[in-house]
Amino acid sequence: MVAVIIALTGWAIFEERADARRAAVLASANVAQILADNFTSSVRQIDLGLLAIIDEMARQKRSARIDAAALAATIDRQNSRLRETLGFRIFGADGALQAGSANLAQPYGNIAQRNYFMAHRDNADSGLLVGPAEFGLTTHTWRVSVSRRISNPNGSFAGVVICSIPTKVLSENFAKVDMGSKGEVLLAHADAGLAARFPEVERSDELSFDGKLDPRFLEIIRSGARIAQYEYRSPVDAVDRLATVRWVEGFPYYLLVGVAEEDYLAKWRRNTLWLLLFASLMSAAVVAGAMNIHRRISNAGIADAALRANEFRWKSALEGAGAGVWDWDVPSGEIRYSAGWREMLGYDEEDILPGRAQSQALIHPDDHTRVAAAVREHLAGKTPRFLAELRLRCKDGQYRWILSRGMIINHGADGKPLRMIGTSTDISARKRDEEQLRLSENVFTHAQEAIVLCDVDSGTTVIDVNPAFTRITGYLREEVIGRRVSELEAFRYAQDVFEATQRALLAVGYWSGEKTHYRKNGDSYPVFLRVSAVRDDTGAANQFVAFFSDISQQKEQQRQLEQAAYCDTLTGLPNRRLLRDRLTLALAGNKRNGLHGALLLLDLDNFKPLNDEHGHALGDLLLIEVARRLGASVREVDTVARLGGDEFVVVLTGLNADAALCRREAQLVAEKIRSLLAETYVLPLSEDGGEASFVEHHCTASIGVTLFKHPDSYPDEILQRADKAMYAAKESGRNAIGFYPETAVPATTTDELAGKLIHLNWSPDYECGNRLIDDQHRALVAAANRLLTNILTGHQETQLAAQIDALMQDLVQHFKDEEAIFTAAGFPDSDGHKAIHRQLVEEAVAIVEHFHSGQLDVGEMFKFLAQNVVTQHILSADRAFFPYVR
Ligand SMILES: Nc1nc2c(ncn2[C@@H]2O[C@H](COP(=O)(O)OP(=O)(O)OP(=O)(O)O)[C@@H](O)[C@H]2O)c(=O)[nH]1
Repeated sequence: MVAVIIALTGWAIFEERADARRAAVLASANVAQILADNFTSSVRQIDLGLLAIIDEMARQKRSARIDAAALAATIDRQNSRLRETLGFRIFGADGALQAGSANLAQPYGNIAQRNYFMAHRDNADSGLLVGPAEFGLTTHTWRVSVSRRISNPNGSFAGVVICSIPTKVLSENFAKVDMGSKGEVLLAHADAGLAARFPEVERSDELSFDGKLDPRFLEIIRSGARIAQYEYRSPVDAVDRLATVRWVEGFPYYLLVGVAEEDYLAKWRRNTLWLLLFASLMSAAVVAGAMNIHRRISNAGIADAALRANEFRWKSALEGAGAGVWDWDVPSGEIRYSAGWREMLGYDEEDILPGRAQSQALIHPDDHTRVAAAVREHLAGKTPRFLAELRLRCKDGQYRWILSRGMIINHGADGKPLRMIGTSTDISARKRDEEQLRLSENVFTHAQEAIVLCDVDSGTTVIDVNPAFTRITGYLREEVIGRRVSELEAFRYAQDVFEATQRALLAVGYWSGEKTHYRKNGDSYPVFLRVSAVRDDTGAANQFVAFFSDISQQKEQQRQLEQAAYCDTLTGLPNRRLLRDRLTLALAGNKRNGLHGALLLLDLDNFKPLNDEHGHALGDLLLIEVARRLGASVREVDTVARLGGDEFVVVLTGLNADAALCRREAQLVAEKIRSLLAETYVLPLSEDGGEASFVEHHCTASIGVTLFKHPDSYPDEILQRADKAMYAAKESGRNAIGFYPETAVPATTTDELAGKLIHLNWSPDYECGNRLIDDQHRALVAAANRLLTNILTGHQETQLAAQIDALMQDLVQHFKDEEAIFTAAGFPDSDGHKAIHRQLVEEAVAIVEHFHSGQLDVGEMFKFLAQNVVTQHILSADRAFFPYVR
């Protein structure tokens, strides 16, 4: 039994040692990670300073105005941010010091032979370099230099900008973590050996402590491993330690965190003595109780207590490095948190119960699955340690980003994990910075809007543009950088507009509005431009940032929307709404010029049967053709609108101050329209098997006409009057023109007899200025009126025959005289016009023949005289030679 007690005691002692070692392994790994993160963060901080100085120099170079005071201010501003460094220095292409922080000892040695200087000089893409520890002859300090290349605008080497951290500062930072009485931290450069150590070691000036690195550390560095753990005896102080070696990601540096065996086994050693004493007493006193004692021991009562006491040191060390510690009893699920952990999230001790469910409830719902998977993998032995970035809920309900690392430190006899401990570090600030950087980079790079960054002091020159700028304008980044905005072809702002905008920007800090910009291919396009002034710490606006987007599409959509709101979709003609606006405008015009206008309301006759027989699509084609014919028969200033269905409106403006003359003109146009619409429609049927077939359709219109003049008319009232007149025309048998009675001018007897047919009235507007031509035109119109009236009032045929013959002879004579005049006057289209004359003479001959053979059709005569001769020829085609014969 005694042997059993001894064996169990021995086993408990062995287990406790293993536990203590596991805890030390985890702690050293976590501390190494934290210190590596701290080093990286210090270097990144310095890099921000280097970039700011390079930016300022680039700005000065572009503006060709070197301002030493402004550069010194930038350097000092950066230096005051980073007090623990040796300050920023700028060296020229020859390696000589050019500028530096005010606190630097001067003069400074030439650095042309330093490795990092040559690396920057020989490689334009050298980026950020972190050098090995070097001894500064001027500062008499060992330090690590962080540097970047300075390039000229053409890319050539202009020097370097450097900031150094004394290795002493690095050692002091390591000291902030409680590593126990014999702990060690080493920072080594991959090629050049040890850079800093905690505790610090003496080293003489200019003499590095290369020989003081353990050979295995060097081996790990050379192997390129990211992380390794081993036990070693330090060549510096001959202390046995357990080491974690970790690569400082992104830099040529390695960190070693060594936990002294003396420290992590101290408690174990004391407890071992107690255990041995206790076991001896027990063996001697109560053999029978040995099993019971064993159970207590193996249940990790004493061993666990000892282990926990030992861990206290590591927890303190980790908390000193800014990490909270958690301790998870896997079988029971209980998790205990250190005071530092709770503080990090703002909890008091009593706020968090140790149950697993309560702990899990702190995890952000979106991170649950990911974290649970990482835990499961580690518990299953698939990962060497647990590592996760997750959001935990603070007491105030906000979430903080936490980096959690952990490791199983105790397994049961059956191999199941019993205990896992780990650390949590608050990485919210890092996440925020990353997010902000990512966002601003994303905004710049992926914005759909073009972004232009300009420098104000250098005459508003472009500092940078984003890819959207190139996409929208066609100009490459390098074609615009460094150029003045006022000179860029992409903008072409008028100088006064540009200056006014700039003044507003400086005064108010913001400007927005629509402008026209130009693409590289010369095309113009509308943009919505927003410009903001970017102010520096002193409040001075030294940069402008402009955002603009091509709004052609929006403009087009707006146009289409307006079109949809104001135009008929089938024919593209103004709809009732726009017609009302135009009528209001026409009335306003009447008021100014005192002239009458006329409104013609047309409704197609028997349109429905076409729809019924051939379908709506064909009906649509007819409506489109009607719209086209109407448009062709009026002046540009007149309005043709579609009210809906087969109803159209024509508004004639600025006709005549005299109502009677106005009525004649309206009548003339109405008749022209009536006969034009009555011409045959040839409409294509949908193609069938590649063969297009056509439908011939005859269709007429009934037209209601009303005159209007400000102020006695309103749009709706005018439309109603025309509607009534149109119905009267329909009632009278369709294909007719009806006038609203109030606007009808007292008609002469012949007019009344002539019914709905026109009576052509001569107007001085129709004169070309050539006396002979004008007299002949006037006489022809009068003869045509007389003839039409006589035909309609049933004059005798012999009388009519004489009249027709006389008119035709006059017409032929007139054509001859006119041709002689316009040919002599040099009218360029003499031949074309003579051809029209020939055509009219042929038609005249045919009509005379019809008359003599007793087949005269009144409509045919009317069409020939009123439309073909007077309206289309004398009043329209002849106008082409008017400028030549005046
Ligand atoms: N194809 C087509 N037909 C339309 C459209 N709008 C209305 N219609 C049709 O046009 C016809 C207009 O009716 P009405 O003016 O009474 O027909 P109508 O045969 O011309 O009769 P009257 O005016 O009395 O001579 C109806 O058959 C409507 O269905 C359209 O946009 N396209």
